[in-house]
Amino acid sequence: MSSIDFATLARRDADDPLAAKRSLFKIPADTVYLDGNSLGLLTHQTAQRVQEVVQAQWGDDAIKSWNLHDWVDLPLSVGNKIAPLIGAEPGQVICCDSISVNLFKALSAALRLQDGRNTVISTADNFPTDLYMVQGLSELLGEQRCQLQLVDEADLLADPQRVIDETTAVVLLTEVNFRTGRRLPMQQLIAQAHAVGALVIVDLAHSAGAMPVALDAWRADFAVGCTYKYLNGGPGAPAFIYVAERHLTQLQQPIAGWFGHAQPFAFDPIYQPSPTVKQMLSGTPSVLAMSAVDAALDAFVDVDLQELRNKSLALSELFLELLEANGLAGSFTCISPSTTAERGSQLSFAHPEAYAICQALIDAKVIADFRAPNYLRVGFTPLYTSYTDIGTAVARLSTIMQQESYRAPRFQQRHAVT
Ligand SMILES: Cc1ncc(COP(=O)(O)O)c(C=O)c1O
Ligand SMILES: Nc1c(O)cccc1C(=O)C[C@H](N)C(=O)O
Repeated sequence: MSSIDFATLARRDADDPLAAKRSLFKIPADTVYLDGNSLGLLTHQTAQRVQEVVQAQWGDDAIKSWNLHDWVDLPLSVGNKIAPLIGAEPGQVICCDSISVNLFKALSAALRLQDGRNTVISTADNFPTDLYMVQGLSELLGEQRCQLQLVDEADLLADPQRVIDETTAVVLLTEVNFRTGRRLPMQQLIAQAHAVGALVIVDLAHSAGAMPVALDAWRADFAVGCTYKYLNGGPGAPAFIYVAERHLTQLQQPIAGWFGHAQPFAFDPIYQPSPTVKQMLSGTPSVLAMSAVDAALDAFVDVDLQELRNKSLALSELFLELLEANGLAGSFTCISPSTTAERGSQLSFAHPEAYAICQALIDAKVIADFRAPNYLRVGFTPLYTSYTDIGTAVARLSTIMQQESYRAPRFQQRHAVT
């Protein structure tokens, strides 16, 4: 038996200013969903909107929809809807492509602005695609123009001035580490990079929609992020890219496509980049997917991001308290920072049987995930995770650990996607 006071948790839910948001989402039956840091849940409005775009727009209005339903403006209108969630004034954010492709564009554009410098600094345990993009660009441009330098996150935090210096062209950092959930002090790191003339690209994959972000105030140069995690845009939903207004006039990105042309429908044989953030577009936007993102973002209307952050941290603190109270804290080594200010919206725990435990949790309808080599990750999405959810998750985990049900052979079997 677990020791969890569900009456107290129900009272916390009743007092939660964000509680009403939960009803906007389709929560899988009897399930505690702690994987919004990988794929956010569907909102009822998104499901309706996709139906409408398919049936009434594509179905009835067909090609007229590009004008009638403003399909052509979706990348910028969705970008402008994301902007306040990441602390950006309008006109600097556009929705398109994937984080990977947007990083390629941002890296190339940033390196062009940095005459004579070629070093791109990133952390060794950044999400791999971020590093692959630098490696790919280095292959294309040659090391004299682009050279990746990997540093340990701990070294960067201990002494940023030693790591970032006058030879650094670009610093590419993910605000919240996907494995550990550690949140970097972006404002301070950006200021330190700027002091030696380096530009900064921020990956907001685990930040946007999970906590306040202040790109303009931080004076970030470029940023990228996805919409399928905390923004609930759907599997493979298009990403976004931010370009600080001060860089727009000299901006040049290499995937120069017709949607980034100053006048796409002039069908000019010579590429003339749009002088706005639209230059970051390449080809035709994915209208169905982007409409889903557009609808999903409505869940954030009237949300105070500081309140969202407070709840995210309260949920993670509750998870830790309940692990402790149920005698589980000793078996799971928390690899996320103990200080809340240094955490994103997830907790990660090392355990030699993390994979099997994660599978047993999923079987018990607690959706968490596993990251190699031996980490169990739980993500908190304040718009739909309740305090009662956390109690239920720990109660189910406690049963799994007491009964050692995770030792069943079926929980050892590895799946392609973890
Ligand atoms: C920090 C980070 N960057 C990038 C990605 C992947 O980006 P995409 O698949 O949109 O290219 C992820 C996760 O999928 C991530 O966690
Ligand atoms: N982007 C993903 C995907 O397309 C399939 C499965 C998982 C993902 C992820 O979100 C991985 C992720 N960025 C992570 O934090 O581990």
